Amino acid sequence: MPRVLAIDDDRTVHHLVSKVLGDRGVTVTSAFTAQDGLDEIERDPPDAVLLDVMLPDISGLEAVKLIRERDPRLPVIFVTAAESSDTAIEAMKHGAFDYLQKPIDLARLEELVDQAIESRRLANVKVAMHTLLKPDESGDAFIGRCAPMQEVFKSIGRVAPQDVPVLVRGESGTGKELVARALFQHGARSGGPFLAVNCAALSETLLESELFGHEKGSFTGAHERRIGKFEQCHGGTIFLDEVGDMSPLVQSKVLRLLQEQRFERVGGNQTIETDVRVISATNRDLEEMCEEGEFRLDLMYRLNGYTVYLPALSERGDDRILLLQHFLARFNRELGMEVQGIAPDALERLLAYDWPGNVREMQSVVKQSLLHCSGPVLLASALPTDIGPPIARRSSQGAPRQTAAPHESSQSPEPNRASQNGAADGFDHFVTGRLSDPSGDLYAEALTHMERRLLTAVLTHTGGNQSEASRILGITRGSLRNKIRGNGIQIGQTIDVAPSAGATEPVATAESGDDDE
Ligand SMILES: Nc1ncnc2c1ncn2[C@@H]1O[C@H](COP(=O)(O)OP(=O)(O)OP(=O)(O)O)[C@@H](O)[C@H]1O
Repeated sequence: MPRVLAIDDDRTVHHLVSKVLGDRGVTVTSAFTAQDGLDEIERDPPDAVLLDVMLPDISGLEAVKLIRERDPRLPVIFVTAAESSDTAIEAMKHGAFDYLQKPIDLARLEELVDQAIESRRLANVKVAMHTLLKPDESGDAFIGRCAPMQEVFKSIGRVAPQDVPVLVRGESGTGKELVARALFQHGARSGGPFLAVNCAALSETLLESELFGHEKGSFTGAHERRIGKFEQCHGGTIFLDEVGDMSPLVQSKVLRLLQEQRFERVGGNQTIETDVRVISATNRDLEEMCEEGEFRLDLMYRLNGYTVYLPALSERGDDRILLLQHFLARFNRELGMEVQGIAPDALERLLAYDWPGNVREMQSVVKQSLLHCSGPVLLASALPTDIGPPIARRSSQGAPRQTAAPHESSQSPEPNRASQNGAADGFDHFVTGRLSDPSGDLYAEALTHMERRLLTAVLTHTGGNQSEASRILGITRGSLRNKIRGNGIQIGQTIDVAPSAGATEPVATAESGDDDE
């Protein structure tokens, strides 16, 4: 259970904080002087500290320096009276996590404490890279025995001690945050702070202010000066998650920071120097974004001092079994259950599934399935419906064919050829139709039409397996995913174009090979 130490000489604050945080499952320990607080930190380090600025023995600013000497990564949230906010800002320059003003806004208290506890977890919980299952090891297990994961672990070992920016790439849920934390923990700055910012979670203005800080009055709502993460993180490591989602303005400011290690707060003239190592992550196709002018090429090069690629879960072979065993053991422990194994037909389904949400999805599927289990073995009936039998195919007449595992489908070229011929015929019909009623935009319409046809045909051929489809098409999985989304293609029992996306053509079920135009 997370634990917060509140250092304040006011008993009512302790009472309030214990009540509010206690309701959220956070234990609160009280100290009434800075010295008591420092002793408590030495005795039993908490996950975060709430620190009053006005203490009977020493000032809060002095106290934050002493706390940082003992534990530089312990998040300290200042609690100040409105008139002492300058001190709180000063404290943030010395590495405090954030500050709250009295009277305490309870929603903000909860929000900041949650963030501080998460920040502590990210920096402190060890990421243990395993090639074998070691159930008793503490920390967050990072499991990988297949060759591509071995490469990932080697890359981490190779690049962590170098002070270069690292870009971590991979689909959502593949473990990019684990890589970033492992890089930090094995890096030369592991004694310093580690702060994470999700660039997709904030609007442009808020992200700019979160990263670079702002001066009082620089925009509506900027009531006080704010110290940004780059300034706070001096000497440490910053993790920019979802870096592909930064707006052009924020991109150009981050670029300058990487080039010169200096910046100005929003609305400020003072140039501030900082020394941070930047680790970033994205699941987006940055090259394609650069081509489309959505991401700065020079920034991509700067972020990318070294790249770590995480393979999709469907490309990790028997690691999937290791991970299933790992999550089974973990959730048995956490849920107090004793499910000893996975039934063969359930395992077959789990291995045939494509895992578009990767390891995160597998984690949640195992947990959900365990909750549906009543015996000692996880049966197929306990699996969520998405992990259904492998995708059913239909013959060229549209009748369901024998169910096949996705990889088997590549060995049956005949229906596929029929489908391609169908697509060609459909294309002729499409062009003929449009020629009789020209829209003046036929070139673009025809390309869209062909792209949808191509994608539905290839996805049908691979039984919905996107890794295999991207290999056949010669494009990245990220690019394929964007195209699937952009074209409104739905992957279910059949591969369909959503009615709204297919406004220029009727709904297509390409695998049937039918000419449905
Ligand atoms: N190889 C692995 N071994 C054990 N657990 C893993 C592994 N990879 C990922 N996980 C777990 O899966 C979940 C998702 O991982 P993580 O948050 O690192 O993914 P991500 O790539 O950063 O996702 P997103 O792009 O959506 O932010 C986490 O709970 C993580 O601990």
